[in-house]
Amino acid sequence: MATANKNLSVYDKSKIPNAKNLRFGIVVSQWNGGITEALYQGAEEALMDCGALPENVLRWDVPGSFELTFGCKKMIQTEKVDAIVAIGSVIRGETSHFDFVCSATAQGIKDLNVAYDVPVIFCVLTDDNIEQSKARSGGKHGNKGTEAAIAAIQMAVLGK
Ligand SMILES: Nc1c(NC[C@H](O)[C@H](O)[C@H](O)CO)[nH]c(=O)[nH]c1=O
Ligand SMILES: CC(=O)[C@@H](O)COP(=O)(O)O
Repeated sequence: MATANKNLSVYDKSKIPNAKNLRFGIVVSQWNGGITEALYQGAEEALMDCGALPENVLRWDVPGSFELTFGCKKMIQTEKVDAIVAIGSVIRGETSHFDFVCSATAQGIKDLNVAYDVPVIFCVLTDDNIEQSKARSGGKHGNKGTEAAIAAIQMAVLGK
């Protein structure tokens, strides 16, 4: 189902485990900061709405989406977290760099899920233009950060 056919912010709270005893990491890329901050807000609000405590949500920032893999790895190695949300916004430019950044980031986060026992949620928008990014970070299609936070809760419980 394409994003256009669902709202990323909609979830049934009655079907989401309470997050009060869970600890979360959120690693945020600074590229396209207006978008990634909106994604972060969506994720943080959803975690709190589902019972997470403010002191149990740890935020780290990295320069760009390519650095999300390293940042999440270091968080897994040095912090006790039950799940991590990796937040980025990649917007296509003039060259093929977009393809390399998106592929490397997706593969890197996938590799972390294989190598470690901490679920890392892929909250990286890969858009052709800023309008698509805005629509998915609190716009007409909802907020992917919200969706990612719900996935983080579900995967944290599954992983225990
Ligand atoms: N163009 C975008 C980037 N590019 C930067 C890379 O992510 C990386 O920081 C750089 O190549 C140094 O290693 N990053 C994004 O997150 N979004 C973009 O649109
Ligand atoms: C995703 C990118 O790296 C891209 O925004 C960079 O822009 P350009 O391809 O025009 O250098």
